[in-house]
Amino acid sequence: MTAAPLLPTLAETLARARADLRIGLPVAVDGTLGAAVETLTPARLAALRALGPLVLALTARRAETLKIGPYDGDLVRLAVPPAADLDWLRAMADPARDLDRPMKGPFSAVRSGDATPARGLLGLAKSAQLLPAVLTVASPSPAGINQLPAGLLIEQLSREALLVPVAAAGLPLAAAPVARLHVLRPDDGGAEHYAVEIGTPDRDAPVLARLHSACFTGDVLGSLKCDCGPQLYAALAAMGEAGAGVLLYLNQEGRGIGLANKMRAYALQAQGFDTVEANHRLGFEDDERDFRLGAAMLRQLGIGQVRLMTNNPAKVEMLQRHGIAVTERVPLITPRNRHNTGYLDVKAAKSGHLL
Ligand SMILES: Nc1nc2c(ncn2[C@@H]2O[C@H](COP(=O)(O)OP(=O)(O)OP(=O)(O)O)[C@@H](O)[C@H]2O)c(=O)[nH]1
Ligand SMILES: [Zn+2]
Repeated sequence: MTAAPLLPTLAETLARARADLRIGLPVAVDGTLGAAVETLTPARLAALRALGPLVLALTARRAETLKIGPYDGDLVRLAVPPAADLDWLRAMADPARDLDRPMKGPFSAVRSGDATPARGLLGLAKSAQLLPAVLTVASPSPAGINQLPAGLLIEQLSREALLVPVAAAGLPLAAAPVARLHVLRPDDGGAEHYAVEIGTPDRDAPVLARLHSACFTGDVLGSLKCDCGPQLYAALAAMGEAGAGVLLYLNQEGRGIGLANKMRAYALQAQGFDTVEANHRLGFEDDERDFRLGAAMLRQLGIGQVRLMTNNPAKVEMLQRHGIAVTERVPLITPRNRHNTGYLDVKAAKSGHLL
């Protein structure tokens, strides 16, 4: 009898490693130990420092804000000064205090050696919805630390998750008395996603569909800062009126950066940065969502052609690229107010939304 089938696969190790970073544990990637700055404790910082010279990995987006050249393309590796403490690391990672405590160089970039482990660790931090800033040290891995090969880690991070239907049940809605909620679970340990099927859509004709990214603030609290809540209810109402449709509720809060980071972005917006600039200052791209999920969910539901309710041409293009025919784009315009008008203008100007 071999224990191999009981041992974690690469995908399972990655899911564990994501949890490790979130609770403050380091993970080992090809001889580099890395811990997320956001969850680092003083004790772990001291333990990592004892292993060798510390290097801080940041994304090129964060480096841009700190006025550091992106020596490794999409990332930078910086030598951590011997006197730097947790407060210094946090200020490098988190833009909250950029304005009242600007981080000034000169920073000393590390240009030798392979940046691939740092790249894998930053990808892992993003996928754990942590600030993309990782403290690293080249060292053999102590026992008990999760180990991942860099190349395979990066490949695995961009792999499309397989969605498994878990449960479904009828769910009468105010907007549509005949509806059904399906829960789908990805095989990568990530968040579950939901499909709301309204009526019984005719699979032989284009189905009225909406890909909705989770927005706790807009969908649940009725925030006036974005258009998500009104879009959600308008889409359900349109499907209820038409008697059929499907709304995919994708758990990609804050365009994939998670609610904590979205609130960090909102705090930056209160300082005067727009929605795109705020994401960049945090070290993220404008949009970190993976829309392949939407195409996979539609396929699971037996839907191959849709009339897509969206103002975002990127969603149309992504679905088409992943095998779903979008026969029509149905605009989903909701009222403006004084809190969301700037946000909507920036979406139109910078993200190509047709508003
Ligand atoms: N990072 C970030 N995410 C935001 C912000 N405002 C709203 N969101 C998120 O953006 C997502 C909604 O995406 P939108 O860009 O509004 O719309 P879209 O889904 O791309 O396009 P439509 O189909 O036209 O609605 C949700 O996940 C929200 O949580 C913000 O200021 N910053
Ligand atoms: Zn929103």
